[in-house]
Amino acid sequence: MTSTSITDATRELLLSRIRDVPDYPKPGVLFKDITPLLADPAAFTALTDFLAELCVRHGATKIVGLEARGFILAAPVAVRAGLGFVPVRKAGKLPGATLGQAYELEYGTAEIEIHAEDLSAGDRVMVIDDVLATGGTAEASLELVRRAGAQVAGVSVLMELGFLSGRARLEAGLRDAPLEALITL
Ligand SMILES: O=P(O)(O)OC[C@H]1O[C@H](OP(=O)(O)OP(=O)(O)O)[C@H](O)[C@@H]1O
Ligand SMILES: Nc1ncnc2[nH]cnc12
Repeated sequence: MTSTSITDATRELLLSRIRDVPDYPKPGVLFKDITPLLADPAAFTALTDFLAELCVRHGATKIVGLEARGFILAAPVAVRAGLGFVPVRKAGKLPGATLGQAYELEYGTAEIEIHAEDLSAGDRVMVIDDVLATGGTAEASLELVRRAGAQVAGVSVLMELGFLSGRARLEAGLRDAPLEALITL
């Protein structure tokens, strides 16, 4: 389900600040680089404002950001929305008691972790990331959110790489929660 109502002008602005880098980090991968967008205060503000609005609209009580690029978006969104931020980190980076989940992505395999104590049964979590590619990272994060005892309010990403079918892969994990993608490529 998508219920995004970003304006065409904002979408064009965001799209114009995403740089294509061919063959990075491996041959055959077209890397979508968001650093030009982050360097443009108008684009970065428009993006974080819109994501914060989505979090409120979907009744989120916590924001989960996915390391590393997801942190850059999710932290200002959490502040803007007045909600707590919970990091999902690559394995071995969190000092407390963690839950872990292994997953595959477009160019390798990885494992992510969360501090279980940061979420509770009453929480509704919006997961935020920059890119939905194969959906492996987001799928693993939904597992972690549920294993930590919280509900999923949705997944919001700046861009979805439609040809990698992450949306289909996430369907089961989302159940009826929304997947919001501001840009679909
Ligand atoms: O849908 P998927 O196939 O799982 O891919 C999407 C994920 O891949 C990228 O992260 P990456 O693991 O490259 O880490 P980074 O943010 O630290 O660069 C991106 O930021 C997403 O988190
Ligand atoms: N093609 C891509 N560009 C940027 N980030 C990604 N994460 C997974 N695939 C990606």
